[in-house]
Amino acid sequence: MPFPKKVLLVINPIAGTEDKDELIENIREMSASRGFALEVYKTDGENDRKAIEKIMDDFQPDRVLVAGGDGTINQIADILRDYDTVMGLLPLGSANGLATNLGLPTDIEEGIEVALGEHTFCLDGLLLNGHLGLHLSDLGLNARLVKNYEEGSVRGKWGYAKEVIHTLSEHELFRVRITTDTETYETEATIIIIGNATMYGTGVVVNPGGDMCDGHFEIITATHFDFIELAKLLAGSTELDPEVVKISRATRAEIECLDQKVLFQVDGEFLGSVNRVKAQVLPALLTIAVPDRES
Ligand SMILES: Nc1ncnc2c1ncn2[C@@H]1O[C@H](COP(=O)(O)OP(=O)(O)OP(=O)(O)O)[C@@H](O)[C@H]1O
Repeated sequence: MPFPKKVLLVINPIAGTEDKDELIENIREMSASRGFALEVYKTDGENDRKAIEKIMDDFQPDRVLVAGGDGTINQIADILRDYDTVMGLLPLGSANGLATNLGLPTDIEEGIEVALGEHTFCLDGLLLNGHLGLHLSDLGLNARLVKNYEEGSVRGKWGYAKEVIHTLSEHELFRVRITTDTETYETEATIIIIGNATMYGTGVVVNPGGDMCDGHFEIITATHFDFIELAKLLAGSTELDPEVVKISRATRAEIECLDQKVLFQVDGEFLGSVNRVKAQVLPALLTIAVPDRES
């Protein structure tokens, strides 16, 4: 992939705690020294789709840098799926699941180099009840944690630890029927993960066979409930025990909740309670700038 000639920087001004003006200034300086044309768009959370589509059509950038959290990255990815361009990610804020899975640098200067670099990776998307998912979505336990953390008053590490305990105290098992392109089965579950990627933003691996560019996703069903193991899993200090999970591979699937509605989240965004999830892979949906795997 050649180095970019026209770059659009989309930046969420409220994401993370980093100095956004400094980030924009750094990229402006690089644009002057490396000779690429630059446009900057700051999201407003309301009219972004229309505004970005207009810039894409008029300016036709060959690279779009997205600076924000997972929420921003998913929203912009949903627009860029209709364009032939490369996405460079500049993760801001706390746990960035997609960036962790792609092995992107946490240092912002190194991150800019990678986002503007020549190495790229094709990324499958997942369509989940009409929402675009890029890395890990789930029903049950972790979705409850996402909900509790969003509703909780304490931010950061301590707020997260508090909500892990709260979540486990509320936790319950649920029954589902899972139909994929190759099998149908019914089971009781504590959490069902729909995985394109391998790990959560905390770094905990829940889908060891996940490959974000293989045209498939995995459904990981954990049936066993062990308080300590689940606390460690949610806190990101252990991996999912292969003894207590079933993993099936699919290109499309339907998960029906048989006795109650179940909480659902996509890439860290809580989407409420659902009776069913319809999932479908969207193969090679996006091209993302990544570090050189050889170095
Ligand atoms: N200028 C703005 N003012 C207020 N809200 C905005 C603005 N720009 C974008 N947003 C909103 O910010 C949200 C996305 O924020 P962000 O990128 O931090 O995602 P996130 O879900 O918080 O990510 P993470 O979970 O990784 O922290 C979206 O809901 C979007 O509508």
